[in-house]
Amino acid sequence: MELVGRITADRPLLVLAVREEAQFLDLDLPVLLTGMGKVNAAVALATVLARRPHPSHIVNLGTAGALRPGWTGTHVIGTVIQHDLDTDLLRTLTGETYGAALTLNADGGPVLATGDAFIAEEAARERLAARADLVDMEGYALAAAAARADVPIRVVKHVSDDAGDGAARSWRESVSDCARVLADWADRHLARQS
Ligand SMILES: C[C@H]1O[C@@H](n2cnc3c(N)ncnc32)[C@H](O)[C@@H]1O
Repeated sequence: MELVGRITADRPLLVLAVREEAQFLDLDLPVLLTGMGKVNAAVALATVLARRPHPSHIVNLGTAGALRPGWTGTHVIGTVIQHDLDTDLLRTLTGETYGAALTLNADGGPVLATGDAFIAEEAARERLAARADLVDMEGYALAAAAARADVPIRVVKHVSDDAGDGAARSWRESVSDCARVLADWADRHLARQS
């Protein structure tokens, strides 16, 4: 993990998985690079939020696979789920619900499924499409860490691939363009600080 800049109570903290996605950001805001995957994301954000001050809010910018044909562009996520936690089985073992869906936006919005796998196969894409619109590897973990610390979070994902057979190549080839779009989104939506 890498934290660039200083967290202050009056500014958001930008959180991205990897440098490739963050390369064109040029706002004067603190940026946390977590590394890929749920563990890296949760540990990095929880570590930073264990200190004070807390940021005014958190904005997770990143790439995601589209689970539905024709889904492109940038999406502000409404709900996050965890697609690789065996919630039903754990309920039969303990009676507890682990990994319940987290609502990020009361007005709705796309469902993002987070798990520790890069989805690049038709069968997996189709299975996830029954429950979600987009797939990534960090969103739910960040939302859970933010909720635990009582810090609001926005999750913003730009589609880099179709989570199908050529997805890995699409990600590599498109990540730079995605980073530009995410930097533009940040410019337009997050107040520039002097
Ligand atoms: C590979 C990086 O980009 C995101 N990402 C982009 N496309 C996908 C996909 N098809 N499956 C899973 N994660 C994806 C993840 O969040 C990870 O950080």
